Order: sequence, then structure tokens, then C-alpha cells
Amino acid sequence: MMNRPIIALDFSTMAEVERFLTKFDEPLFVKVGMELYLQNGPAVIREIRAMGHDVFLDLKLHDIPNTVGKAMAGLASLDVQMTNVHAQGGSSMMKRAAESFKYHNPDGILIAVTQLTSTSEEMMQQEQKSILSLEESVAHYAQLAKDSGLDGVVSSPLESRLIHAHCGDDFLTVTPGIRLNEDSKDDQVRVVTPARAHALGSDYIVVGRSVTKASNPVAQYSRVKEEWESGEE
Ligand SMILES: O=c1ccn([C@@H]2O[C@H](COP(=O)(O)O)[C@@H](O)[C@H]2O)c(=O)[nH]1
Repeated sequence: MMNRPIIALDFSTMAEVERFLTKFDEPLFVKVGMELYLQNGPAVIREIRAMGHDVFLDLKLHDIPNTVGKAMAGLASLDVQMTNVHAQGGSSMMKRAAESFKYHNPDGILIAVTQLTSTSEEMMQQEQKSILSLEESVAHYAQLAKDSGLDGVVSSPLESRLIHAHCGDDFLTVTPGIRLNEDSKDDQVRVVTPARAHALGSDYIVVGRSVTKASNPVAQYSRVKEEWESGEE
């Protein structure tokens, strides 16, 4: 069975979140990112969990190992199903994050961001002065995350096959950069449709504005889910 699409709740206030979530009459898997968490704090997680939804807390921690390990202990106690760090923080940082997260939340999923879906190969080479191709860099960070004890990575679906080939089918690919055919890319660079993400073997898709900005979010979510599950546009 396919995992539910994860809906990115990129709102500023809890009132907006409540208005959005009360439209749905099923338990969802939602993502709380920096916009919502940094303006509202841990209370948003408690409220969303109390409504019966699963939560991916997407704060992309990236700091020295001690700081990330201690911060992760706090996040893990929030009863979230998934959270993340930035793989570019390195293996020591990821190992400390994994030890801390798994100790407090043994059933939770810990993943690492490889290269943001708003990053292109040109940006990597010109701005990060990377000598690797985008795919080489994603594969490298995925392997580093696996070796550090993490459960999977964030990438575009365009790299899901490559990650599974390097790290195995059980290593999770959690993939934003999802757009329906008629949608604008906005600030994203590496985008595909839900059906294409299915064909490319992603384990999870993360969908934000396609659903949250739709005139009928419930109908749009059903369409995303149907495409994702069937693999057909
Ligand atoms: O590489 C990444 C990592 C995280 N994200 C997050 O996913 C959603 C995508 O939102 P859309 O509106 O569907 O573009 C957003 O919360 C990002 O912070 C990502 O896009 N890419």
C-alpha cells in the first residue's frame, strides 16, 4: 500500500491550520515546517496530534553535533512520526541526531536533506562550488545518512531510483517538488507530478501549495492521492 501524500502546512498561524484541517474528514499526514513552528512553537504539534493527524516536523537541523543532538532530544519528545536534519551537517552530527532521536522516539523516522529541490546543478556548481554533479552529490549524502544510522533522505523524486540503487529499497525517499501538470513551479526547480513520483519509486511525496492554495483543497488532495496511488495522470 502506498504511503499517504504528506501535506505541507505552510501557514503562519494555528487559526489558518485549523481552517484548513477541518475541511478534511480523514486522518492526514501533514508536514510542519519553519514558517509554522517558529511562529507558534511546540503547541502546534500538540494541537495537530490531538486532531488525529500524523506529523513530519521539517526543521532541517544543521549545526555542530552537540547542539543538534540536544535539540533533537526536545523535538523527539513531541511525538512526531518523522523529522529531519541537513545531511550537509556531516556524519558526526547525523549520528548524534540519530542516537538522540531513536532514544526518545524509537518508532519515529529520521531523515536527512540531500540537496534542496529548489537547487539546480548549475547553482550547486556556481554557488556551492561543488565539483560533483547533482546526482553524485545526492547519492553521496544519501550514503552518508545511511551510514550514520538514519532511515532515509529528502530529495526530488528524480533521484529516488538512484538512492534506492545505492542505499537499498528499504532506505526511505521522502520527496517534495511535487506539482500537478498545470501548476506553476514557483520557487522549485526539480519538480515532477505525483504519477511520475510513483513511477520513479518514491516512498513518500510532500505536497504543499498545489493543495493548500487550491480553491477546493479536499478535491485537489484526492486528485494528488489518486495520481500517486495509481501512477496515472
Ligand atoms: O528539498 C526540499 C525540502 C523541503 N521542502 C519543503 O516541502 C514543501 C514543498 O512545498 P510546495 O508548496 O509543494 O513547493 C515546503 O514546505 C518546503 O519547505 C522542499 O520543498 N524541498
